[in-house]
Amino acid sequence: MTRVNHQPSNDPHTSTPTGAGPRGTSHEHDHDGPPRTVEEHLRAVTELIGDSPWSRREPLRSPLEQAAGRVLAQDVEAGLDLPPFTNSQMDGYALRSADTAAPSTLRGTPEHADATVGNRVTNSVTSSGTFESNGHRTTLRVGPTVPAGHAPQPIEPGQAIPVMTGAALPPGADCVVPVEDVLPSGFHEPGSAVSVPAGQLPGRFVRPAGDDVVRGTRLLRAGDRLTPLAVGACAALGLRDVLVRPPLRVGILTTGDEVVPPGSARGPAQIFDSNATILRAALADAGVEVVMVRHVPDDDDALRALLAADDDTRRPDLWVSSGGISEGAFEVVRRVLGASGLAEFSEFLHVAMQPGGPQGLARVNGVPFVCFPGNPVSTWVSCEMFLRPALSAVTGALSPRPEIRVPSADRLDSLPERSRVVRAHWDGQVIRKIGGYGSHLLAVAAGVNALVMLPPGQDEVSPGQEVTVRLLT
Ligand SMILES: Nc1nc2c(c(=O)[nH]1)N[C@H]1C(S)=C(S)[C@@H](COP(=O)(O)OP(=O)(O)OC[C@H]3O[C@@H](n4cnc5c(N)ncnc54)[C@H](O)[C@@H]3O)O[C@H]1N2
Ligand code: MOO
Repeated sequence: MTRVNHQPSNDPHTSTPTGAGPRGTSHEHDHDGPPRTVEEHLRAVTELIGDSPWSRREPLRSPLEQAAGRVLAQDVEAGLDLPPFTNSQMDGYALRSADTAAPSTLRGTPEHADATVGNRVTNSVTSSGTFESNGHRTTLRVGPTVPAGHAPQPIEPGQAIPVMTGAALPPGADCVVPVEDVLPSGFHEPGSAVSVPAGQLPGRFVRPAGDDVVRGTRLLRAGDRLTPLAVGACAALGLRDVLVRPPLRVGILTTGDEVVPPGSARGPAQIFDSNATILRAALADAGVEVVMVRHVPDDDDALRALLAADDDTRRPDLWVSSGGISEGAFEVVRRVLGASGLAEFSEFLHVAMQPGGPQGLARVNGVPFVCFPGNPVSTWVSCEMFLRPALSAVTGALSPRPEIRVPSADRLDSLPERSRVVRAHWDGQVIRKIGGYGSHLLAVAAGVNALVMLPPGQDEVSPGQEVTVRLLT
């Protein structure tokens, strides 16, 4: 059916987000003309979202425990060395490597050295010196233990100081011998004799101050996404909070007289709303905040009222809608945004993609609208193909999905003039198509974790032929 109430607007501020394209000059663009490519539409969505109220909002100070996944709005400089002090990498004995050097440089004489423990040769403590070496092992006297977290005394010549992993190295000690290499094994009382393999090298099993990062180094930059290790590094530097970009606030809008909330009374010609849940879930890890989820029936006034009620403090930075954009008689989104003069900009068009062909973009009161088609799989595929990549480019709060090239287990039907995005499952070895191509086939596709991208015009894919797969997990 031909849609009603579609008139060009007289708004003088009309512009497109791209400022170009096959339909780049009029206020509302029609379906006529060649469809837009996937890449062209992604550019248009990215440009539209790039100019949202979010881009003008002030950074927030976020406690570290809530900052993972956010994007830094400041550089982070190391205010101290990490590690802050030289410490032991092993549970063992800290010592002076020079004390285990060649016998000629040591006090004591190698001929006393004849005790054998297991297949190791050890030495004994002499009456005159504190240690001696036979060239294989050196005997030292145990000093006071340094637990992690306790400041040590300087080491004395000939001493072996029990240290635990992470304990500060006693000043003067320059290496650590793991407890497994010490005889007799274990940690011993101060004054006991222990032997260690001779010829220890300075720095062995020692983590010097500043080994990880030196004070004054710029560790993170504004725009970096805070990974678990990034917030961990901030914690290691003693920071309690960081300045982050606020999350982009998203409003989700579903449409249609036939759509009712799950759990409510459903009329005989009605369906439960799946798209609100799909969109919310698809954006859960996208670094955005879903601030409202609304539904309007196929009633222009209901949508106008929703937008009018949309006050400054609560309004989203971006609306994402499903349904009401194609060729029917009651396309509420298209009518209100496309033709009523309410929007500063709008375009409703076809992208050469299946599913997700019909698409719309608009801006109302400075807030971008990304309008997806109503079929559940079309909405979801549109989110994967356009919204998530655009958010990734604009906010930096989510990473692009990885793509791999692998052989398809199944025959796949490509389309002559459109990209086809095929629901699939990747088990780490094999990519398999799931369900049919129809965009209403949601339930059978519940296990989908990958999308096969078939470019337009490619021949049918035979089993074993390589395809491009976007991984979603
Ligand atoms: N004459 C034409 N008809 C259609 C065309 C076309 O080019 N010419 N395109 C078809 C394609 S492709 C799609 S996709 C849909 C897109 O239509 P709309 O975006 O206008 O979406 P609706 O008509 O409102 O709904 C389509 C379909 O999806 C169901 N739906 C809608 N919202 C939800 C929801 N929240 N949860 C679950 N299901 C929902 C709705 O009941 C319809 O079955 O248009 C084709 N038609
Ligand atoms: O292209 Mo419509 O978006 O699924 O079937």
